[in-house]
Amino acid sequence: MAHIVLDKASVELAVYNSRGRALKSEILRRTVGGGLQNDRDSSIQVVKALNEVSFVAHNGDRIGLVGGNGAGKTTLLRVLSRVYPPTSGLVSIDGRISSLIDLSMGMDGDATGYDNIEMRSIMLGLNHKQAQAIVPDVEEFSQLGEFLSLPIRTYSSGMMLRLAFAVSTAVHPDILILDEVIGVGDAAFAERAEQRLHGMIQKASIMFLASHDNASIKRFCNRTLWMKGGTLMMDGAPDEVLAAYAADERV
Ligand SMILES: Nc1ncnc2c1ncn2[C@@H]1O[C@H](COP(=O)(O)OP(=O)(O)OP(=O)(O)O)[C@@H](O)[C@H]1O
Repeated sequence: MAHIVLDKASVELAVYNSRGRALKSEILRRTVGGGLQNDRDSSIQVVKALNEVSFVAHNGDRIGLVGGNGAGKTTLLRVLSRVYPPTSGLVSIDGRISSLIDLSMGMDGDATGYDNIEMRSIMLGLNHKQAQAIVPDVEEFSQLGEFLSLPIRTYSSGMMLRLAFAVSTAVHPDILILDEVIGVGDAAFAERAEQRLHGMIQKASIMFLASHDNASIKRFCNRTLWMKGGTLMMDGAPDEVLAAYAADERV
């Protein structure tokens, strides 16, 4: 059973404005010593990437996230993945989460494929025994053979993705978090990856999918959230929400 509650959850991220980072400002600062330190500090700006977002998600919800670039979709997925804590408001999540955003987080280039299976599994919330138990599945699915005994810095980017994807999809989460329906590797592997992902989507109690592709939203989701400027604009059936979002885009 999975359950998620967000109550006025906000995330503020610090950024430097271009004036503060300009070469001219940097040279000035060095020339006048620390005199411009305050000016430099005041160049720190805060982006409200998520602005008092509230919703409840229950078992069976397949939630699409739509919105333009910078709308806050990835930030919301990171909050749901417990990567970002909210800076204000409440986030309560019951259930095991598997997030396919930031796929290779927790992987180390100098460690072997086998060691990385263990490290990534532990990041995904498995214990040592559970991590060992998924090894045969990852071996079979990734088809990396002898390469699993080598440091992963020797892998091509496609091989890295195969490994990261195989591990991340070997666990069966209550809550599945996806950023676009990812295509992984060559055509044959991409087809197997898609099948595996569909199986995972069906088994998960709650699924979130951020996508710019309306067809994916309509195919996989039974509920859609439209984000704009960090604010949740609408929460409802995919067709209605996509229509409202499209109408807003035309204005
Ligand atoms: N690490 C960061 N540091 C500072 N600001 C950030 C960071 N990540 C995102 N932002 C800002 O937060 C806001 C929301 O970004 P977010 O990545 O969540 O949008 P998005 O809806 O996923 O966009 P896209 O569809 O382009 O991926 C944007 O204004 C962005 O510039």
